[in-house]
Order: sequence, then structure tokens, then C-alpha cells
Amino acid sequence: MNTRLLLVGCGKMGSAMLEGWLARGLQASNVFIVEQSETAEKLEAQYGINGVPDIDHIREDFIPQVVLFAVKPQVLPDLIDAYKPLVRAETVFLSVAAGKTIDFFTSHLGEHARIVRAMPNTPAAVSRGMTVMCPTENVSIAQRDMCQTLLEAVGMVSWIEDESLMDAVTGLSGSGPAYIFHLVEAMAQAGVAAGLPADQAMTLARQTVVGAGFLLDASEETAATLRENVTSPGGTTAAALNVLMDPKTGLPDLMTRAVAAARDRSKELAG
Ligand SMILES: NC(=O)C1=CN([C@@H]2O[C@H](COP(=O)(O)OP(=O)(O)OC[C@H]3O[C@@H](n4cnc5c(N)ncnc54)[C@H](OP(=O)(O)O)[C@@H]3O)[C@@H](O)[C@H]2O)C=CC1
Ligand SMILES: O=C(O)[C@@H]1CCC=N1
Repeated sequence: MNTRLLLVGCGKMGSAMLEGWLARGLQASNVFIVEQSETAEKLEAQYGINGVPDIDHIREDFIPQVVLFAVKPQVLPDLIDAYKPLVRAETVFLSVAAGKTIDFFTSHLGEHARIVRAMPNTPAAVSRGMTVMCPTENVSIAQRDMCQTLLEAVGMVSWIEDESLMDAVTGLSGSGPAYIFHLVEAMAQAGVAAGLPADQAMTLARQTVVGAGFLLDASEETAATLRENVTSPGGTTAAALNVLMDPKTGLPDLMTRAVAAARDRSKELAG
């Protein structure tokens, strides 16, 4: 991968993607990072990438093919205008900021800016990410392919034309890893309540989720079939699923409300 990349913000999501790319052979000399935090210094020391505190310190002859915004949505309005001089046909502005719409970027960078709004997730760090992208019309096929190659290197990629779906995407796959990590916490807690020592309960919960994830990945069966495979008629799993699948108090209702809350927050972040 030889993409010339300017990464603006290298926190949890930016570094998850960058580490995935560097592990997949992205040339460190082709990467500039705008950051002030220790993360960038660490990555700079570890991989030899170019870390700079702001856009003014970037080498003048460095023309990025991709400018990736991975800062918090709340700080974007303060910094976006400084990137307008980088607008040119060969540069795509790729944003992973939750809620920040394509209109937000065109209103600051101008209509000629080529923009891809994306929503990745942190499993990108281990090349198991899920990224959904939505481009402006002026993004060329070659530029779409370049974004596809970049994000495919750290997981699965899907494209949408209807940008309004990005809020739901954010609520499901963008935030989704946190729901699974919380499930591990809740299972461990439940194990303790059922009588297990805390460290053992955590080991069991963690390995169960990891194992189930691997099985889901390796199997061609649907999630429903894999669930049924665990469930003996009249057995222990059926007893638990009666609780979890209760139409009023079960997981589907809880998950629907959780995803809707994340989707609605994503909409709010647009402003
Ligand atoms: N975390 C996740 O799972 C996902 C996050 N996202 C999106 O990714 C973006 C980043 O989120 P996340 O990585 O979690 O947040 P982080 O706070 O971990 O990362 C943001 C980074 O940007 C740095 N930063 C702040 N101001 C500037 C600036 N002016 N120029 C350059 N860098 C700056 C911050 O430094 P400092 O800490 O010193 O302020 C920080 O290191 C958000 O927009 C979020 O919506 C999308 C999908 C998933
Ligand atoms: O919590 C957030 O706002 C970001 C967006 C998706 C995941 N993390």
C-alpha cells in the first residue's frame, strides 16, 4: 500500500486503523499525522511516520491522496477550515467523525472537495473492522477503489448511496463493539452472581464471546442456527433464552432501544 495519507487525529479510532494499515505494509514514509498527543509520538518512534502538531508543519511537497479526519466531531468545526488549501482533484477527504454530514464538509471545504463519509469500528486494529462509506458524486472510481483498498485492508467494507443511513450504521456497527464488550462485563457479573469467583467468571465470559465470534466467522450457518445448535429442547440454554428473548423485557427490545439511542445521538452530532 503506497497511499499518501494525512491522518488528522490519531486517538482510539485513528490509531486502530493506522496500526492495521502499518501491519499490512502501508509505507510509514507516506504518512503524516497531525496530532499533539503521546499516541502520535509513540507511533512516530515505533514506525517512523511523520508526526506534526498542525497542518502548517507538513512538508510543502507532500500532496496527500487521502486526508483522513479522525478527530472528535465536536472539534472538527474549529480545525476544518485550515484544510481548505488541500482541496484538489487528486485528494479525497475521508471522515470517520460520527454525525458530521457531507454538507458540513462541503460547506467548509467547498463544492469541489471530494468527500467520503465513513463509519469504521475499532476491530480494524486487528483487521476485523466493519466500515460503511458514502461518497460525494465527484469522487472518482479510482478514488473509491483507493478508499475501498484502504478500509478493506482492515476488515469488511460496504458502500451506501443514501447518506441518511449513516446514523443507523453508527448505531449498529460503529458503536457495536462496545455493546459486545459490555456483554462480556454483564456475563462475568452474572457468573459471579451465580456463584463463580470473579476472575474465573471473567475468563469464562471473555472466552465464550471470543469463541462464539470465531465460530460465527468460520461457519456458514446463520446466527439463528448457531444459537439453535446450543439449545437442547427443555435444556439449560432454552431456560436462559426464555429470559433473553422475552418480547417485552428481552434483549431484542433492549438492543433496539440502544441502537436507536446511538442513531439519534449521531443525528444530534451533525449540528
Ligand atoms: N472510537 C470508536 O470506536 C470510533 C470512533 N469514530 C469517530 O472517530 C473520531 C475519533 O474518535 P476516537 O478515536 O474515539 O477519539 P479520540 O479522542 O481517541 O481521538 C481523537 C484524537 O484527535 C486528537 N486531536 C484533538 N484535536 C486535534 C487537532 N486540532 N488536530 C489533530 N488532532 C487533534 C486528540 O488529541 P487529544 O486527546 O490530545 O485532544 C485525540 O488523540 C470521532 O469523530 C468518532 O466519532 C468512528 C467510529 C468508531
Ligand atoms: O461513541 C462515538 O461517538 C464513536 C462513534 C462510533 C463509535 N464511537
